[in-house]
Amino acid sequence: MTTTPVRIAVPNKGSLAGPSTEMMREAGYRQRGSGARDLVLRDPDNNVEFFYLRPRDIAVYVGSGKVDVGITGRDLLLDSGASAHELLSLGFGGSTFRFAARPGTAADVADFAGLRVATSYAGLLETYFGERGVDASVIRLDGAVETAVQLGVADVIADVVETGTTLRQAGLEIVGEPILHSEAVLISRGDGERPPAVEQLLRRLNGVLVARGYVMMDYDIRAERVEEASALTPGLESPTVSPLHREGWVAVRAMVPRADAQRIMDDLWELGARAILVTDILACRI
Ligand SMILES: Nc1ncnc2c1ncn2[C@@H]1O[C@H](COP(=O)(O)OP(=O)(O)OP(=O)(O)O)[C@@H](O)[C@H]1O
Ligand SMILES: O=P(O)(O)OC[C@H]1O[C@H](OP(=O)(O)OP(=O)(O)O)[C@H](O)[C@@H]1O
Ligand SMILES: [Mg+2]
Repeated sequence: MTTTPVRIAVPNKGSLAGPSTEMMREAGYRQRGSGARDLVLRDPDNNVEFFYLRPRDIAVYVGSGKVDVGITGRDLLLDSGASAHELLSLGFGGSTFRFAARPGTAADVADFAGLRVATSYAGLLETYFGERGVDASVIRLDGAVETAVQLGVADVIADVVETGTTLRQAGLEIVGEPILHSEAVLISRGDGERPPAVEQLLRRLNGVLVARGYVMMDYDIRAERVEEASALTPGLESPTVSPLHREGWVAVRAMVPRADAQRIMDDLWELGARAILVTDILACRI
């Protein structure tokens, strides 16, 4: 039985576009080639259809129910006010959303009363000010908002900060705490039962996240130290322990977080483990 293809929206431009396509490809889906400008791409083998859209618009399409799921930034989702919610954090496109101003303008959001705040995330900012009762005016701009202060259109800006280079170059400094920590997220509309192709997408993307975040670790150790070693490498369920031909020794295999691999190898070595090997996980279903 053939069912209607599931519609997936992927950013067509900007910071999230490349990593999103790369992640979908790693999850085994067909994607447009680099430089290709297709706006729609069918992947009949997986019963899905990809729509390449502006990340800012993706929440609107998903919220309308015309597209089943999509990738966008958490900040863009909140800014849109669309009735869509996060299904999965995707581990790329990380940024903070922050206020900045010339030194001496304001020490904190509480000092913003009567000031003009420029942003291309007006929805997000109006909600933020509304919730805190801040009486500042929001100036809606499309981009390059850092320049608004220099040109006298605004006193403060609220914008995406990744490295902080753009702010510094514009002679601005951060004011107050981050408004939001953002990253790329998979979003959908309903809470109801999900179509099988969406469940499959979620399993595959989770698999990619685990393959990126974990490595496989193998080592040999004397049997009497295996409990201590297992405490260092508990794996997801529990480590695999196999007998070795050499009496009194066992081989252990477990997944460990990629970021901790070197420290764990040092600790295992101290315990007497030898032949410690680390290998990449190409793909997985957990
Ligand atoms: N350095 C960055 N600059 C802008 N957005 C970033 C950055 N790093 C991550 N992001 C995220 O990317 C999303 C914005 O993507 P969008 O395509 O709208 O803008 P962009 O990457 O600035 O591209 P452009 O301005 O060229 O259209 C947001 O979710 C934002 O948090
Ligand atoms: O902290 P940084 O590493 O400097 O990155 C953040 C800057 O990058 C983005 O600008 P972009 O180049 O997308 O231009 P835009 O403002 O016109 O969207 C964003 O709007 C900030 O200006
Ligand atoms: Mg931008």
